[in-house]
Amino acid sequence: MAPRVLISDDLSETAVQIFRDRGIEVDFQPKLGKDKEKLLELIGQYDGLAIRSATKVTEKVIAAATNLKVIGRAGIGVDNVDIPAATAKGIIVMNTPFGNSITTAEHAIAMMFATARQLPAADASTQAGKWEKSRFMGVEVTAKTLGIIGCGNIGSIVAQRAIGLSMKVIAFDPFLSDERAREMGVEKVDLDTLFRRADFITLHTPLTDKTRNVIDAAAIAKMKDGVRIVNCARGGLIDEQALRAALDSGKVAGAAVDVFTEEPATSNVLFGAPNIVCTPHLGASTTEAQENVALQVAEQMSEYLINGAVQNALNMPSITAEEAPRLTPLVKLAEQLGSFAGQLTDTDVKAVRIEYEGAVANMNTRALTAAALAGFLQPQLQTVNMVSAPAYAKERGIKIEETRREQRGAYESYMRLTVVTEEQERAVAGTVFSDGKPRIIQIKGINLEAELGPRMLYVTNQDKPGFVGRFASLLGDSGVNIATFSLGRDAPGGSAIALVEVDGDVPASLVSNIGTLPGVQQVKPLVF
Ligand SMILES: NC(=O)C1=CN([C@@H]2O[C@H](COP(=O)(O)OP(=O)(O)OC[C@H]3O[C@@H](n4cnc5c(N)ncnc54)[C@H](O)[C@@H]3O)[C@@H](O)[C@H]2O)C=CC1
Ligand SMILES: O=C(O)CCC(=O)C(=O)O
Repeated sequence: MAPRVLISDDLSETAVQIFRDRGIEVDFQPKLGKDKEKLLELIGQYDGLAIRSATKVTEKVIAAATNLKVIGRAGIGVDNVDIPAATAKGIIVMNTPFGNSITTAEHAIAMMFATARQLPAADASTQAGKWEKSRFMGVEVTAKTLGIIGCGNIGSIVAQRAIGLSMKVIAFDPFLSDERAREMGVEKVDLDTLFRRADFITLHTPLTDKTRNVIDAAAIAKMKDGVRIVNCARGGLIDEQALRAALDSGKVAGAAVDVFTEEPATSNVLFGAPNIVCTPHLGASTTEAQENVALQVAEQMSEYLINGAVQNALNMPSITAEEAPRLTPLVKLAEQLGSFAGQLTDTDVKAVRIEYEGAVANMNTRALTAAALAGFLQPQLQTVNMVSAPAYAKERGIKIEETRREQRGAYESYMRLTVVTEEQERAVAGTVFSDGKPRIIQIKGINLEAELGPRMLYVTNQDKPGFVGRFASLLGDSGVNIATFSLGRDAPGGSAIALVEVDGDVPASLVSNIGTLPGVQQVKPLVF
């Protein structure tokens, strides 16, 4: 069945076309995101959800999203998505980190000019027939200092534009390297210096615990008298009450605000303040940006739903479209190794060690480790997948060790997963043959070669003549057909392993009867 996608915000029609061209069924309901009840009612039908900022993907929505595999944000900020809840449910959350950056930077520059020259108020007054020429005395931006808080994608475009306007640009960003600052022609400063020196301040950080209220009354007190402030990033970066007071007192000469603590902002303490310019979260609203983000989100979501390629996900390592086909059999192998080990592990797990050898060591091992962990945890947590598994493992205190060795041994690629418990270490290893099918090639150090089918029987026994005959007879007498039979042992008369694919279910009584055969140590039915 074709995957189904819901677009619940006002995205460009380009997205609809891309989904359809890729054979994905798409429902375009641009106002649905604002109708919380209806969204809850419908979301269970969809594999994908494409949104902008109006749809709030809360824990409740995620709980109701029984089929959802991917949430695509046509834009940058994902603060309207409960990412931990999505991750726990194995849903990928992706965004389009660059599609609207130029547009948003241009809006910040436009807002800077709007406040420098009081354009909206001058426009309203002129159209009201007042011709108040002396009321609207402005300031030049040339030779003024612009302080940028957050110099990432958008902040750096703002910096470039501002330098083009002959401004001096200073920036505070804890992750901005000296080299990058030099390249951009920006002076890196600490936050207090920025407050002290800037004539204009513009914000371009995400909203986090560290950036919330980064501009509050105390920060404003450190600023130059007559400073102008622009916020085209997120509401919550500025303490709106404090800004209102500073605009009223004249300490801040003007502010231009695109984003608010509560949106839609139909009333706000800043409304009506002197020299305030407000826009309704228009930063990304240009035809070009909306085309870019719609196209990108639809392509990314389609790639994931159809081919398993992961790009720009916030809760999962990327898998490019080129590597997806090469990685798929290795992902399957990793899941099988994990699942094999998971089904044989009952006690508390301290660590899972995954070794990659040969060609696989140069591949996307983060994705493979995530797949192995998903397979490992699935016997206990049915709904876990590659997205949620690393978080679940961490939550359970399971240490993950990953080692890579490029040098190949007998196989082109070799993967070994070892589970470390209080009592023992149990390792299982595998490879992918040239037919693209995964094979188990080693269990607890014993070599064998087995392709895993949907139902398997795993038996460990002491290597003794007669075992295979008795074992096969027991299965035959119970009407259980053997599909494949793989045997391995460490030494003649030593420890032996049988890994057998069977065509039907293995009744519990048969499992106990096998357990009574001479020399048998362990019998375990496994499902894959
Ligand atoms: N108004 C609108 O319509 C739009 C708003 N945005 C918002 O703009 C913001 C920036 O977006 P991008 O530049 O694409 O993000 P980005 O991730 O490229 O850049 C953010 C920068 O903030 C820095 N940062 C993080 N914590 C910081 C702190 N405590 N102090 C100073 N800097 C800090 C990071 O190091 C990074 O360089 C986001 O919040 C995004 O949601 C983005 C697009 C449209
Ligand atoms: O989609 C929009 O209009 C808002 C864009 C935005 O805020 C973002 O991309 O972070």
